[in-house]
Amino acid sequence: MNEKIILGLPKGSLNNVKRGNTHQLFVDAGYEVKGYEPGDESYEIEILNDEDIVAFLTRPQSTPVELNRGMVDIGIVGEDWIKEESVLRESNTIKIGDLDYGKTRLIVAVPKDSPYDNLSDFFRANKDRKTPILCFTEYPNLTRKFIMENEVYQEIYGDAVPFVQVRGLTDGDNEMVQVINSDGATEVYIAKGADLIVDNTQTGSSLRKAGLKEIETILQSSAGLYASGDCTEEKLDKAKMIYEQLLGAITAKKYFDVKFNISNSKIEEVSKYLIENKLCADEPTINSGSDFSQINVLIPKSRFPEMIDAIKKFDATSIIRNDLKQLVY
Ligand SMILES: Nc1ncnc2c1ncn2[C@@H]1O[C@H](COP(=O)(O)OP(=O)(O)OP(=O)(O)O)[C@@H](O)[C@H]1O
Ligand SMILES: O=P(O)(O)OC[C@H]1O[C@H](OP(=O)(O)OP(=O)(O)O)[C@H](O)[C@@H]1O
Repeated sequence: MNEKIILGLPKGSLNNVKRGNTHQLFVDAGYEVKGYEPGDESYEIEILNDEDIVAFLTRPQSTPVELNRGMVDIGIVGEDWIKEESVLRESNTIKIGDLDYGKTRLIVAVPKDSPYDNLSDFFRANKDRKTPILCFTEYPNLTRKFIMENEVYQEIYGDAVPFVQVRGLTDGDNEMVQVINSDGATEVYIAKGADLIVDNTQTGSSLRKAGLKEIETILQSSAGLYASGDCTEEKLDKAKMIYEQLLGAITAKKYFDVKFNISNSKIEEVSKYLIENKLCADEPTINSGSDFSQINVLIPKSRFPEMIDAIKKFDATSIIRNDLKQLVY
């Protein structure tokens, strides 16, 4: 490449062994990565076997800003943060592709014994109160937009813009509905007197621990590879190659590579069975021998027990199951 591509790798939940292990994804995709082990990340990360990539640590909250400004060329970030950054300003980012992990939902939550089942019920029940409604969130732009789109909010407050506070900075004119920036541990604000929170949820465990229930889903999110709109064609081509490599590792995890031996007299029958039951991609690969042949198929992991059962009925022997490292279509 003429110029190196600058990659932003996420710190936090998207590089956590129990959540979204981006480090492991790069390793599985065949990259030799140094300085990006979860919990022990360096600011500059080395990708030893691809000299075209320069990698830096980024916070998902600010990755979209860095992409919009062309400070990094590409980055892995949750779609929730891309959307939060583009509520008020047009985004200068291009989605290269989804990576199918870091899956969360951005939700509105209230105490679990509240009588409200949705945000409309909440606004209706609180319309005559004299003190401001307080909502804490790490996503003030998406939250304010969602509130303003609510029909009951519009009936009560018209097009007044909820007051928003991000540390010292404030905006908006409707002081009766306030959206206040949180920097984490958002669930706890309800116990401290907030009426609503907007936070992301994965297993729901944090909400349960805080005694909260969801009343609305604002959006669903997963991690993806994004590029800056400032990237040259050469960098975009490189970004697509990196994405293919990562996606190959993600897709591979969903399949087993299975081999088994079968008598030549049963080959046709077995092949037909595998194709009809979609237990292979297009057709099985067959390595023919004089009396027996070896059949090789890739099957979704969830269908492996069913397959064993079926091929045993055809007297299959020497069944071998391997994990796949990379599957690129
Ligand atoms: N429990 C989770 N499992 C998978 N992905 C998550 C989880 N929590 C958050 N994410 C995703 O990780 C990205 C960053 O999340 P968030 O803004 O909550 O910060 P964080 O990485 O958890 O860091 P912090 O430690 O500052 O809270 C978001 O795109 C979010 O959707
Ligand atoms: O539904 P769950 O599986 O409980 O996951 C969701 C929680 O994970 C993240 O928080 P994190 O632990 O990163 O801390 P934070 O609240 O300070 O962001 C997120 O902000 C939620 O609070």
